[in-house]
Amino acid sequence: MPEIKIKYFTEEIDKLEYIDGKSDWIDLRASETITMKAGEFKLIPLGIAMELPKGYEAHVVPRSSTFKNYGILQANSCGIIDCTYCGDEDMWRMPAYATRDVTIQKNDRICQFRIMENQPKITFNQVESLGNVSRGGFGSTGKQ
Ligand SMILES: O=c1ccn([C@H]2C[C@H](O)[C@@H](COP(=O)(O)OP(=O)(O)OP(=O)(O)O)O2)c(=O)[nH]1
Repeated sequence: MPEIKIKYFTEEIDKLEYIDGKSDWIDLRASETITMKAGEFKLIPLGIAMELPKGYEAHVVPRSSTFKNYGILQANSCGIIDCTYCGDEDMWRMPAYATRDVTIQKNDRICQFRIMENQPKITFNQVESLGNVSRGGFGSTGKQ
């Protein structure tokens, strides 16, 4: 795996760290202090941009403790960072919905990411019947 070029938009957040043997997901930090009211939506700046390796994307999700600590939900559930999102203005952000009034301090760890290989190229072949045994549709397991 090649090295990943990373740009920091501020010196006031800690550098990203790959912690071997613990979790290979890498924590991301708020790069500004953000105050939110209950019911408010904000894009929280994460203070970094990267050139991901060709053929890879990054998946960003909240940390397990994020809701407990801050009462925020990641509005898109999982953020997908494309490898074309690699210019000097392409800062990563976390879309966040606040369920209570909260202040997130600059440098707080609020989400985490890992890189994933892009899925293989897909073409779709329209058919009348898939020719397989049906499971009975969504939510039918265990029901008579
Ligand atoms: O949680 C996220 C999700 C996306 N992005 C950035 C990286 C991604 O490559 C870009 C575009 O995201 P996506 O393609 O998922 O969103 P879109 O709404 O389809 O955006 P666009 O029309 O800007 O391509 O926004 C983030 O910083 N955080």
